[in-house]
Amino acid sequence: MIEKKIKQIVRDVNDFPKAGIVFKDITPILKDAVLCGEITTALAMQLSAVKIDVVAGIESRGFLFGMALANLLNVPFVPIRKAGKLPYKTIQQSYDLEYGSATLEMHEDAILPGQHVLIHDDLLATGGTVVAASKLIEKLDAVVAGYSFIIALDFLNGKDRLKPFSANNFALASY
Ligand SMILES: O=P(O)(O)OC[C@H]1O[C@H](OP(=O)(O)OP(=O)(O)O)[C@H](O)[C@@H]1O
Ligand SMILES: Nc1ncnc2[nH]cnc12
Repeated sequence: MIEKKIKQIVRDVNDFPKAGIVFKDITPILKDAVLCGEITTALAMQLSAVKIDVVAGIESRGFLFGMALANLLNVPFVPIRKAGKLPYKTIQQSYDLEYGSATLEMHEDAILPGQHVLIHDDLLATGGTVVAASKLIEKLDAVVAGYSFIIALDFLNGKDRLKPFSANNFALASY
């Protein structure tokens, strides 16, 4: 089962990037080409009933499977980046996460009004990051189609913060 495989391979790193944080390191997944393919397929299968026009992936770890997922679903991919990285005109949203705060940006022409945008990230912790991404999507009058994660840290209750944007929330492995 995919959840078991993910849990076996993801590495816990204590006190990174700050004391008290148990960091879920997904880099061992990336060394396993077969598992990467299985994860991409599993992400797409969870979303089979969801209308998706665009996949938006969040820098940086959300890019890894976000682009692969968009490719498998045959829809465009949009990068949501940390402040100061995108070259064209952007919209911005600041947020807090488990171990700090930051600002996300998206190109103002990245998505069209009314498009259904699936937000992908590697991991859901407090939900601050994907709430900020959701606000960017709604600022452009588009619709949050749902959320897809490889890992969800359920004990941080991030899920509850996503409900006002979309009821579609999928993760392959939960802790
Ligand atoms: O649910 P939250 O509490 O907001 O935390 C989750 C976010 O934190 C991590 O990203 P990080 O900002 O560390 O950046 P990275 O992907 O570039 O490592 C992770 O990839 C998510 O984007
Ligand atoms: N515990 C954690 N491990 C990996 N990425 C994270 N992003 C936020 N919290 C995290």
